[in-house]
Amino acid sequence: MTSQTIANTPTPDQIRRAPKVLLHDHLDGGLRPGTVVDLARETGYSQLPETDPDKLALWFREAADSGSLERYLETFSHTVGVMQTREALVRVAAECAEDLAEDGVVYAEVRYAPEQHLEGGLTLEEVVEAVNEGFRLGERRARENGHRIRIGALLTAMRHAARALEIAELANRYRDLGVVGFDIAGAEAGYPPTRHLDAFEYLKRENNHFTIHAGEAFGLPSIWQALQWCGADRLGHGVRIIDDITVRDDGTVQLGRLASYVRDKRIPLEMCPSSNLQTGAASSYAEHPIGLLRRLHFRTTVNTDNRLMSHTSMSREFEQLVEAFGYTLDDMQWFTVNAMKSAFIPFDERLAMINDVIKPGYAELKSEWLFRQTPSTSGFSAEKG
Ligand SMILES: O=c1[nH]cnc2c1ncn2[C@H]1C[C@H](O)[C@@H](CO)O1
Ligand SMILES: [Zn+2]
Repeated sequence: MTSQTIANTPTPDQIRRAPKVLLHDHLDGGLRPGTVVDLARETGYSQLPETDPDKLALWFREAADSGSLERYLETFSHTVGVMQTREALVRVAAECAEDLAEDGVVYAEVRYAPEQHLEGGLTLEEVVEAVNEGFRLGERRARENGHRIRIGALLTAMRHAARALEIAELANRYRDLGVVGFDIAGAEAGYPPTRHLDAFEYLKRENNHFTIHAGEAFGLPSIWQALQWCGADRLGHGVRIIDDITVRDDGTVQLGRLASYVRDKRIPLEMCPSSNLQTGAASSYAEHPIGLLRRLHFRTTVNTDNRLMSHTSMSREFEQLVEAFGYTLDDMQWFTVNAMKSAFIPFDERLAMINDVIKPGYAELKSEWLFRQTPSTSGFSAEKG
């Protein structure tokens, strides 16, 4: 192995320091375990399965490791349960920004469903404003600790419910005020994206942006509807696009019409490997479709989905991929630039992030091997006599 290849395989420390961009992260899936315990005590939530933070962290991870999206989603009743006051939302959002910044994330779009945070009497607007306040606070605290991060919120509507148009209107109202787009989430089977067509058509008329969870627990029809009926800008997960790709014994690859469309139109895929392992959408990191999709130059991105339930971070997702596929800093940069190109903030800002933050960050890391320590020779001649 030459020093160049050694230098190109990122160490865990380099992975953490590398600038990263996160497009798919749920606010209610990323709480610190200790915060869940604190908030339950403060808000009188009595349903927690464990009150010791370490045990609770383990409980979330194991309960989410069920092989089914529906059972995975049941664990959110506890995080959503403690996020029903303004103070709780500010704290969770601030800590989210701080944790992501600490992990080397420079830009993130974090999503949550405002309709799930009304049980304590907050209005939809108050929920959005509390979360925005928390993100701004977390960005400031991160800066004080030497990290720069920018966060945009995505407002999610739950696909089993019937408030999508209302939430889309909310997203539009808070556009340019911290909310950068819209999403639908929740159980996929039985709740096709077209159920919420009115919301998507409204957003298109408003020239607004949205992503749709599709092709995670349900296959190609869900992806097809999300793109061709609803007009999604990006796909949340989208892993099942692999069902429209044939790899022949001789290694040649054939794309079906839908997979071709996704690749040709550069539709961003928000891939979340660890989450997919837990919900049964993939069986191992090494077999995760991200390997093939990256090779075929789909616009693939790497994401966390739910850091608490998957006990993960952006760095951990990349560590797993480096181990499974031998990815280098160049691969990491490729995924990161893909993600930044696919963000919902204005083009000039995305370009500046790529040119002024991401590329210089990777150039710095890639140059480190040039300054490695030459072994000391002091005492060398004396030893030789
Ligand atoms: O991976 C997911 N697929 C579908 N829905 C999800 C996923 N992760 C989280 N959610 C749901 C549960 C949350 O309460 C909601 C809003 O963040 O989104
Ligand atoms: Zn998700």
